Amino acid sequence: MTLISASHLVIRRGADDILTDISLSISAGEIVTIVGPNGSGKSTLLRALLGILPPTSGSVSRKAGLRIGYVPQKLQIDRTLPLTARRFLSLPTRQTAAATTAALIRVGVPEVADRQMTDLSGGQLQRVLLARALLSTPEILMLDEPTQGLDQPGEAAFYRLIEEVRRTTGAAILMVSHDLHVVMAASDRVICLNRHICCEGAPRVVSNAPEYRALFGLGTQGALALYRHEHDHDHTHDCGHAHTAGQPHQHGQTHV
Ligand SMILES: Nc1ncnc2c1ncn2[C@@H]1O[C@H](COP(=O)(O)OP(=O)(O)OP(=O)(O)O)[C@@H](O)[C@H]1O
Repeated sequence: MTLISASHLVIRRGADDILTDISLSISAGEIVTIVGPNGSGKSTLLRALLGILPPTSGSVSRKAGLRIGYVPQKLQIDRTLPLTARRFLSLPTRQTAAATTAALIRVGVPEVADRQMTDLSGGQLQRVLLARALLSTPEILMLDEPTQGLDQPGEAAFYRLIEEVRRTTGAAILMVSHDLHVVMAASDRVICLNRHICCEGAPRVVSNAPEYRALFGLGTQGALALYRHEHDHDHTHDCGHAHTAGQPHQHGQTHV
C-alpha cells in the first residue's frame, strides 16, 4: 500500500528550483533513506512530503488520514523556558502521565522524564523526539538526520531502535542520513538526491570489510558507490557517469 507519493514535484524559491521533477512513492513498512550532498534538497523534500511546503508544480499525495510522526533535524528550545521531557511529550497533544512514561520506557530513557529538555544529551534528546513522534502511533516516521551530533555507538543504538520500531509497529520509515552504516545496514531502499533524483535502489551487502572501511571514509560519495540502483533517465548526472535510458545497471565499485 502506498502511503505517500510525489509526482513531478517541483519546489522553487526565487529563481532557483530547489527540487525538480521528483517522482517517488513510499510503501507501508519499508525503510527508505535519502542521501545527497549538503544543499541537495533533502530537508526540503521531507517538508514537501509532509505537506508543510506547497509544491510549485507537480503534486504530493498522502493516504487519506495518514498518521505521520516527524522528527525534525533541529529543535529550537528557548533556554529560558522551563520544559521537562514529560511536558514536551504533551505538546501539542496532551498525553497522560502513563502514556508519556510508557513512551520514554519504549525509547530507553525513562530516567529523563523530569529533566529539562535543555539539559538532555544529544542521544537522549533524539530519543525524546522519537518518543513524541511515536505517541501519535504513526504509519510512517519521517526523520531528518536523526543522529546528527551523536557518536558512533549512539548512532548505532538509535538505528537499532528505529528498526525495532518498524518491526514492532510496522511503520514505514523515511529518513535523511549521511551515515554509510545506516544506508548499508538499515535501509530497504536508498534515494540519492541532488535537487533531482539522481538514482535509487536497494543497498548491496558488503562482505569485503577493508573495502567497506575505505569507502566509509568517503562519506556520502562512498555511500553512493555501494548500492545497486537503476536509472530511468538519460544524462551525465551528479553521480558522475553517463548511462542510457531504460538500461538498469548495478554498480559494485566507486563511480566518482
Ligand atoms: N526558504 C528558503 N528560501 C530560499 N532557499 C531555501 C529555502 N529553504 C532552503 N533553501 C535552499 O534550498 C537548498 C536545499 O536546502 P535543504 O535544506 O533542503 O538541503 P539539504 O539537502 O537538506 O541540506 P543539508 O544536508 O545541508 O541539511 C539549499 O540551497 C537551501 O539554501
